[in-house]
Amino acid sequence: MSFLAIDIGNTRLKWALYASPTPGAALLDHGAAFLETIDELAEGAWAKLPHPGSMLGCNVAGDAVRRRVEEQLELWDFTPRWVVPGAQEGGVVNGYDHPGRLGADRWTSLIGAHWHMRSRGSHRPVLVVMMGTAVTVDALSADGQFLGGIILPGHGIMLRALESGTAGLRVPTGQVREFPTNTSDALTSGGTFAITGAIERMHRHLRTRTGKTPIVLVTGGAGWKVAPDLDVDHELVESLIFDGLLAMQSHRLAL
Ligand SMILES: Nc1ncnc2c1ncn2[C@@H]1O[C@H](COP(=O)(O)OP(=O)(O)OP(=O)(O)O)[C@@H](O)[C@H]1O
Ligand SMILES: CC(C)(CO)[C@@H](O)C(=O)NCCC(=O)O
Ligand SMILES: [K+]
Repeated sequence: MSFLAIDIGNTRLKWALYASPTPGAALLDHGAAFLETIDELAEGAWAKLPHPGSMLGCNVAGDAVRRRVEEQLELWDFTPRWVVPGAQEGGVVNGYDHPGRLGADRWTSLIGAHWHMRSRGSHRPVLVVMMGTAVTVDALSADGQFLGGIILPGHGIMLRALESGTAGLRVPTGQVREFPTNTSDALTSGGTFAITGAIERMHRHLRTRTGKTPIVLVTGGAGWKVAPDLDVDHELVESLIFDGLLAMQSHRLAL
């Protein structure tokens, strides 16, 4: 029975169809659409898909976007289901002051990260880095405690904020340099170091808290751009949110 996983971010919707709702299941098809174009999914990319057996999504773009996606999902006859962050799920305990206020994408990626660690038999803490419109850096202990994490603007938002807040910072994209000597390089390097510096700092916090060197898992559309400048060992796991959705769906079916 195939399984449709949907990740609605602030810029794009990403979807993936798996052969079954089991972590590690074969990927049958996948795609992405900017939120401006999601009203065409049923007549476009989804029109040719075989009928999914079930669906689970995570959404941080608000109720209006969720309803637009549900209209597209009327193409099929299952009931759409969406991740609601709670106190615990998939072996992860939610340390947020108000667990329901944690972003569904952060919760899902933490559950995905915990599944990766379990399936590898790893007993190290994990730093989960998501690079989308915003960047999040979340700390997960080896036994599945979400300890907390940070939210910062993505590279694009940082540069747009500088462009709109100043008179003299409207320049083309530059290169990342240790000591930038022109405006383009200074802005590009500044955004990159703000993100990598924040990750390196959270890495230090997590190592101090747990006494173990964390594994760093990086996901999100912009991950590959920032990863080369990151001074801590890390892995790119593009499917982390989908892995979390698969893990959640398989746990739910087992209950
Ligand atoms: N040179 C760069 N270095 C790092 N990040 C960049 C760079 N240029 C753009 N970005 C970031 O990449 C993001 C775009 O990535 P993408 O649209 O794939 O994200 P996404 O994962 O779909 O986002 P969301 O899940 O929030 O919708 C931009 O929001 C911006 O923050
Ligand atoms: C931080 C973002 C925008 C990252 O996509 C999302 O997870 C979100 O809207 N979170 C809600 C607030 C929170 O996580 O504390
Ligand atoms: K996202």
